[in-house]
This record gives sequence, C-alpha cells and structure tokens, in this order.
Amino acid sequence: MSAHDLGAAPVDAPAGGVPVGAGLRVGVLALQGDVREHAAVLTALGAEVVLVRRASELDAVSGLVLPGGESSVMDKLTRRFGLREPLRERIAAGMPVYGTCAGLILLADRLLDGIAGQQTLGGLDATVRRNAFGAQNESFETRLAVPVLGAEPVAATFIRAPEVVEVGAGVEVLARLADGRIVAVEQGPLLGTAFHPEVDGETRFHARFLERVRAAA
Ligand SMILES: NC(=O)CC[C@H](N)C(=O)O
Repeated sequence: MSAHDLGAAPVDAPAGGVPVGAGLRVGVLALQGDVREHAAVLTALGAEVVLVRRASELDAVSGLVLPGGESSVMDKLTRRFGLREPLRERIAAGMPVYGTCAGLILLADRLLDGIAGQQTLGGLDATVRRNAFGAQNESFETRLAVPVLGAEPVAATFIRAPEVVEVGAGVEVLARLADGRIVAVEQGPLLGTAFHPEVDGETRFHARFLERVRAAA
C-alpha cells in the first residue's frame, strides 16, 4: 500500500465524531526512512503533521514519531543536523514519542549489534538487538495479540526488525511473538514497536500515541 493510499483511506472517527488527533500538531523525524507512511496515518487520524529536520521544527510539535529506516544512518544524521541534543532534551522533558523499528532502536537506552560507534537517543529503559531476525526471516508478517489495543489482533510487518531483549521495571510489554520475543513496549509517554503498523493500515498504535500527546499537552 502506498502512502497516498494510506492518506486516502477513510479512518473511522471515534464515538462523538472528533478524530483522535484533532487540534494536535505532531512531528515525524524526516531525515531518512518511511516518513510519508507515518505522516499519512497521523493525518488520517486528524493531526497536523510537521516533518522535522531541524530544531526549530522540533520546537513546534508536541509529540514525535521516529520512523523505520536505518538506525545507524538516522543516528549520524541527527548529529549532522544538530538534532541529537534537542531530541534528547525533549525526550527527557516527557515529550510523547512513538518509535517503529529503527525508531525503536533510537529510543532504546541500550543497543546490541549496532554498527561501530552507533549511538541511540535513549529514554526507553530497554535493551534492543538490531537486525534480530536472521536472514531467512528478514521480513515477515504475522498477527499479534496486543491486549491494550483491544481484542482484534494487529497485522504486524517486520522488516530487518529489532527485538527487545530486556526491559527495566518501568517498561510495560505490550506484545510478544509466539516464541516469547518482546516486540512492542511502552514506558509512560514512550511507545515502541519492532514492526511497522503504518504499512498495514493499522492505526491503533498511532491513535494511542496521539492520546498520549493530548494527555501531555
Ligand atoms: N525496518 C527497519 O526500520 C529496519 C531497521 C534497521 N535494520 C536498523 O538497524 O535500523
């Protein structure tokens, strides 16, 4: 499904008719990765979306999505664009953030199997292993139970995905694969998934992120 299709897809407004993102201005870190897909989902949920490439754009948003892509490249680009420290400050100050795949890697306090010198932004008290699924399983789709999102399972696409190998006491595990591996977590305003709901028309994680943004505002 293309970003255009996602943007055009009707999304049911919640009871009462007001979209979950109405009146909220949120960002998508737009240095690299699947920026358009996230922007389309957030727009469909009623939010105003800012593509964040510089600190002044970060200042203008009250929540941020870290997209999928390549975490080592995003790490380098956040430093080159002078975004690393502003991002760390906003995360430390409690800004709601949703990271998918490479974005989850960026959020994690501890990283295994990064490239030499690779850093994360941190904030999420978790250890994440990059490219955790071997060559035969580099990309796969599955349906996942995510009880906090309701009874309907989540369609989850994994693309050279990380896994969460350890979490601190303050982190809630939202979903595991059948083999027990942790693939969705939440710690206060920080939400992370190893997979890509934005490519499957799955909007519930983004809606949950937007609810956090509204609560923090
Ligand atoms: N789909 C993805 O975001 C892949 C993540 C990528 N393997 C990384 O290390 O950042």
